[in-house]
Amino acid sequence: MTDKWKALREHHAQVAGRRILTLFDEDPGRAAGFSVRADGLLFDFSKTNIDAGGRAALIALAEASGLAEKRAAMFSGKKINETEGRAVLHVALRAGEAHRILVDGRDVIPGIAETLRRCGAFAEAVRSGAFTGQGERITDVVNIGIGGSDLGPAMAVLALAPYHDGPRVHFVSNVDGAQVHDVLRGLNPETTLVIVASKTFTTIETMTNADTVRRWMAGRVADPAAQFAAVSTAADKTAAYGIAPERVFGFGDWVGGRYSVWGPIGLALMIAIGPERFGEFLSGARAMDEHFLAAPFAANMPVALALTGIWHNQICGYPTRAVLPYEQRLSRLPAYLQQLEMESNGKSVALDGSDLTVQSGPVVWGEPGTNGQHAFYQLIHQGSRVVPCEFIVARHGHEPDLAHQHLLLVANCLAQSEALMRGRSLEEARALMAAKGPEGEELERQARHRVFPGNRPSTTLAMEKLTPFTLGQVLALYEHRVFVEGVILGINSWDQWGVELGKELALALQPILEGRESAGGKDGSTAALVAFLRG
Ligand SMILES: O=P(O)(O)OC[C@H]1O[C@H](O)[C@H](O)[C@@H](O)[C@@H]1O
Repeated sequence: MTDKWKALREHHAQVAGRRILTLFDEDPGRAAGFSVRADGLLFDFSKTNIDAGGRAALIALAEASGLAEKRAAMFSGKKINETEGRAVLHVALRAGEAHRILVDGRDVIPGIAETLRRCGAFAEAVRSGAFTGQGERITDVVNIGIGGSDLGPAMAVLALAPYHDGPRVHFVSNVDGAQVHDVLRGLNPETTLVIVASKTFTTIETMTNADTVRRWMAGRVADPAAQFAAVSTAADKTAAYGIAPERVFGFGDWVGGRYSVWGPIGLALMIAIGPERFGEFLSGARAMDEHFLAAPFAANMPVALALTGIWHNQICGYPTRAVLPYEQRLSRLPAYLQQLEMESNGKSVALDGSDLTVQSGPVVWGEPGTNGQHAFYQLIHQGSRVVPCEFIVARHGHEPDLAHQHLLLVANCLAQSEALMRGRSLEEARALMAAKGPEGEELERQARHRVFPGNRPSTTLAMEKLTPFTLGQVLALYEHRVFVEGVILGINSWDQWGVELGKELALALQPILEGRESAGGKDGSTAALVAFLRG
């Protein structure tokens, strides 16, 4: 453990248990001092136990980790994904044509621009009815993909529903046939466009679902392949699958699946909202990239979000964090962030192969408010574990005639972070109960159940309105947060070897479940479950 980590731990030991509220008494300017603004976004981390000394120690840790150099290395196309020998260039997908980024001596920007133009033209053709497959105008699009080839576009299509003016868009990800069955029910094969989205074009769930949908289509249309498009890095495999090259949209292996919504994996979103709105989505991300590159660490939003995360997880030892969007249309954001954060930073081996000496990245979970308030907030307020909460809220909704509901939503969001910090003391609970009647021991007993310990940290990310631009900003903010935390932990955020073992074992279990091979050699539990579940 380096001196910087030790310094932070020592600082934490001195301030642990201090009431966050007292920090506001000591520093009336705290709300402004412990928040960061960027292009209309406000990130407030003042309701945490981070003080000026803590922030300085966190920034010193970030500086010592080589963050500035590593950030430059990522943006310039260096192969920072060391276990796979790849560059990490999702930022290139939104950089714009004025840039030049070399990978293996070749500028990747012209290829990206060309693919974006092709995607835009195809999306427009589908939206306008110029693309008809084999006869009629497309009414429905089915995106088949999983993980990064599903969560990004599925989350964003939902988030940007007010801008949705293209055909209906559906998503099939799970190998559970129930999902594809339910999605296809009610769709007309003659007016359905299928996008097979898979970076590798080998993912078993996606290829199985693609086969199922192709069979469904073949029952009704003469040439199903004419209504299939593909998004992949593997042009040979899409061709072998029979998808015509003019409907194949490629990207480089330097875009990780969970970072790929900005390129052709976003095709379903582009068809839903149109290329122009998709361009605004990219502009929002680009604005956050520029902020991340230019702002000093103390005023840098992704750095502030990351350092708050490091403080809560690795220093305070809180093992999870909740993402709580007060925005129903962001209901898939927690799932998206689960992949982004946990697949990137859920690793306990450092880049040099040694064991990490601190905790790996946290468990990320969440649900939109106010729904969560009526479900799991009980534990957040009164459970014995502290859960740092990340609230997300917009000043305006998209429904002017329902502005009173939006106001109630905002009030609830602010009330929760206030309640978490403030809590309710035993004395306050006693006074509350005394007014209701009970006395003596009964009053005491009842009061104890109504105590809120408070002093529970939260952050709030506030925006004007959830638009394509602000969604782009928010997603890029979280991407860079993951990057900064990964650099500080000294891990490779870009691979995902931890998903491989289960895939291999699933393949081996198929013949056993079919009864073609014996379960001998399996552990007793697995063998018994096979016996119960087989055919
Ligand atoms: O896009 P694909 O190659 O089909 O991959 C889909 C997903 O599956 C993998 O198992 C990875 O864990 C994910 O990072 C990836 O997004």
